Amino acid sequence: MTDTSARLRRIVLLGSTGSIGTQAIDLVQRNPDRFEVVGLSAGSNLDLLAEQAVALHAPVVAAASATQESLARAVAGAADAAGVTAYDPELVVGPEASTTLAAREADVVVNGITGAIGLEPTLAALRAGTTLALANKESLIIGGPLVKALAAPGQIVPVDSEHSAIAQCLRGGRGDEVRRLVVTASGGPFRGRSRAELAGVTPQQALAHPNFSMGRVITTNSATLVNKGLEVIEAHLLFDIPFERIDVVVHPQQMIHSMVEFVDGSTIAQAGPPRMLVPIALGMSWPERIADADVPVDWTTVQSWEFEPLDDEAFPAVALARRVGEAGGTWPAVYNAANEVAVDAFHDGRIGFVDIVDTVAKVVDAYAAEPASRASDLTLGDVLAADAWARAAAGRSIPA
Ligand SMILES: NC(=O)C1=CN([C@@H]2O[C@H](COP(=O)(O)OP(=O)(O)OC[C@H]3O[C@@H](n4cnc5c(N)ncnc54)[C@H](OP(=O)(O)O)[C@@H]3O)[C@@H](O)[C@H]2O)C=CC1
Ligand SMILES: CC(=O)[C@@H](O)[C@H](O)COP(=O)(O)O
Ligand SMILES: [Mn+2]
Repeated sequence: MTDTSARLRRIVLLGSTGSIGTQAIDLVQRNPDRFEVVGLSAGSNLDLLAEQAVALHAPVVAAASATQESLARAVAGAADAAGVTAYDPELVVGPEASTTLAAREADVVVNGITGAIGLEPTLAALRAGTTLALANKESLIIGGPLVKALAAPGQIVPVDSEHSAIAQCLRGGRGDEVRRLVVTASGGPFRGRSRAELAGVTPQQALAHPNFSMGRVITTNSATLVNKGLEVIEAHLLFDIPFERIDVVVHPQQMIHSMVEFVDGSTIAQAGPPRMLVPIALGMSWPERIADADVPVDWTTVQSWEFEPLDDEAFPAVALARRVGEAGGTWPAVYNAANEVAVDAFHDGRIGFVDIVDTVAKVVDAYAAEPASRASDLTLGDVLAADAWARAAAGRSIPA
């Protein structure tokens, strides 16, 4: 694994134009003595990607949905607009662009891509021996044992706020002293509603997360609680704690990002305002902290922090995730892929909100009849096949 003890870390940032990506760039620009961007990638937002590349003088710029010509034009336009003359980066384009970039020499690859397409870049970074600051939880969840087999101890640093919190709490005790992990959940914009009351909610309402400004998929997943289901599987894979010792508690203020309960009855919680700057900064600099990455909790103001149990009847996504997580193999890939299809269908107006998790459940149930569902020595081919099977199955159960 790359030696990350040097103070200046060379960062490859995948998904630079998204919520995680733009916040990572903010941290890089505020800490030029700690971070240097050596590569940027994005999907289709070429104007923003080019603007970022020019501002950071990134030597390699990669885009999935671009040609050499369209990306070169965007970079030239952004350089012109910024009055920059001598900037001629290497351009990498096409569906494999982020995977190619992730394999390049760097200290840390930040994977801020959204969805299952983040898997191959994750594998490439791990194979290259680079520290992986992992926001793209989907790649770990669907790749499961495949990803873990490639990762050296400590090579994956979680960026997801709950898992960053747990990693920070685990500094307070030995692994064999851990009794439970407690993952906090906002409960989403529909917290407190019954299943019947969820029937008519709109995409716009689902995108109104109470605390965080995030991409469309994860925001919708927070509303259905699929995000929390994915995070339970992620916690199991990252920290090797069995599912029955991972709890979810609804904490609407999200000031506590998660907790670890130890065998002596002590619980360590990590607190901070509900923002991603600290988890992203720690992802890029672990185990060191970056001064003033964010502002701390203001303990001088009156505030109330609430905790309540999850309503599994209105929000069955977490229980379903536990089921596929326990089953292992390709099951989590099926859950995730069906969800990605259903989320798109919901935003296209083809299905209602409760149909998202109903579709995932239907596809997961149907997968029991598939021989491939029993795959144990997971290969990339197994995962991609299960992902494709689930997308097709979800597509068949959703009106066109
Ligand atoms: N946002 C947050 O606060 C948190 C996010 N996460 C996780 O981080 C990941 C990113 O989330 P978020 O930033 O919110 O998502 P966004 O939708 O805001 O950003 C997604 C990024 O992925 C890029 N992208 C899309 N397709 C490709 C592709 N084929 N190749 C390369 N890049 C591509 C997009 O590029 P473009 O726009 O140019 O198409 C964009 O830069 C997700 O896995 C999410 O679950 C976890 C915790 C918190
Ligand atoms: C910021 C972050 O890590 C998100 O995954 C966040 O946790 C979403 O919150 P909920 O899924 O609990 O609404
Ligand atoms: Mn999270």
